[in-house]
Parts: sequence; C-alpha cells; structure tokens
Amino acid sequence: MAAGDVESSLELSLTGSGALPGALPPARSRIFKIIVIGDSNVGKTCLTYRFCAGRFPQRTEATIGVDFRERAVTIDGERIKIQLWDTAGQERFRKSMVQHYYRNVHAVVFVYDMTNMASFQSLPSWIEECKQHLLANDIPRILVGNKCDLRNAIQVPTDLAQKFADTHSMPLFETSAKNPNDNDHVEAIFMTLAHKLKSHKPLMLSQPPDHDEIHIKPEPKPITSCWC
Ligand SMILES: Nc1nc2c(ncn2[C@@H]2O[C@H](COP(=O)(O)OP(=O)(O)OP(=O)(O)O)[C@@H](O)[C@H]2O)c(=O)[nH]1
Ligand SMILES: [Mg+2]
Repeated sequence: MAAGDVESSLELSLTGSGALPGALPPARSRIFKIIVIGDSNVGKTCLTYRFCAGRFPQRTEATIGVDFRERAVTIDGERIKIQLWDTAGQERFRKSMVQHYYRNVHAVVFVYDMTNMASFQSLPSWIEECKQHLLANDIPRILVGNKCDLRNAIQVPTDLAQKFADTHSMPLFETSAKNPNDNDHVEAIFMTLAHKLKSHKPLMLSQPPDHDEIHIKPEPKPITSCWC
C-alpha cells in the first residue's frame, strides 16, 4: 500500500453508551458497517488497524467498548466507506455496548487465534450472540483465523476450521495481521466483504463527503490457506 493511501482512514473510540456517530450531513457515499468479533487477544484490533492504517500497530491494549476504524474505497466506480467496528473481546469491556454492535450491521467477521484452540472453541458462543441479536440469515459473515505467522504454535488445523466454516456457511481465511507479506491478504478479506455488500445493496447510513479515497483492484477471490 502506498503511503498516501492511509490518509483516508479514520479512527474513533466509544467506550460508553453515549451517542454513536450517526447524526451526519447528507449522504454522498454509502457506508458498510462491519463488526469484528471474537475472543480477547485474537487480533481484532491488529487486523482492523492493518486494513485501515496499512500496517501492524506497534502496541495494542485490550479494546474497551468499541473502536471505529473507517476507510474509503472505490468499487466499480462507486465510492464506499468501510466502517469497521473493532469490538472488545473481554466480557467486562463489552457488556454495555453489545446492543450497539449489532444495530444496523451489514456484515460480521468472526476472528479466532490459530495458536489458541480455546478461541476457536468459543466461536459457537459468538455465533449464538449474533443469533440472539436477531441478525438476518443473509447478512454476510466470514471466519478469520489470525496469527498464521506463528507457524510452530498453530493449534487449530485448517481442515478443522474449514469444516466448521462449511457447517456455518462461511468462507474461511487464515491470515496474519503481523506478517508484512500478508498485507494483500488482509486487504482481500475486507474487500471481499465489501464487494459482497455492494452487490447486495443493503440499507446504508449517511456520510459527508471527504476528499481522499483509496482506489482498489478488482474483486479478490476468498482464499482459505495462509499466505505466510
Ligand atoms: N504474531 C502475531 N501476533 C499478533 C497478530 N495479531 C495480533 N497479534 C498480537 O496479539 C495480541 C492481541 O492483539 P489485539 O489486536 O489487541 O487483540 P484483540 O482481539 O483486539 O483483543 P481485545 O481488544 O482484548 O478483544 C497483541 O499482542 C498483538 O501484537 C498476528 O497476526 N501475529
Ligand atoms: Mg482489541
């Protein structure tokens, strides 16, 4: 990614139950709200930061409430904002926010840590939480196994994860937010969702225009194996 590309990213935090960034001037571009959920420490913050800022963050702390990251892209000539909701994995940091996570959501990214079997085993409870918030069945969902750079520590075999993904009709991506060689892969994961959402024409929020955006390549194909 070129240095200038990251200028269109935006980062905001919300840790209480106050107003969400919704009361905005007239629409110019559609917004896709994508929530990223999974156990604490699986790398949700690093993945979203990687996509929006183009690099691995130097350090992270446990997310409290939610962090918003946003990136403007152009798909087939249409300007679109991808708004990532980087949610807290720790129950104590998310309980007051959960209802906000799921409101008007367009897509869900489930993340587990490939080096932590417990984070994979938690996935059914994250799926259940989505169900409880009455997410429509046709909302695009993807499964991401993160930290594939830690090759010697992998605990979750790809075939097991693939079986789980197939059972739940989700594409599986194994990737690394950290490995610089995986930048295109992290890009492909979120852009795959954006392409899917664009073709679904979901309900959109309003957003004021800005002057910088990122032009992206044609639709990438989902990839199930790690590129490390
Ligand atoms: N080796 C490696 N480490 C990673 C990767 N992604 C994240 N990490 C590390 O994993 C730890 C947790 O990352 P975060 O992104 O903060 O995890 P999180 O899922 O946002 O955690 P919560 O905010 O508590 O829910 C940090 O020490 C990161 O540096 C990766 O792809 N590879
Ligand atoms: Mg986090």
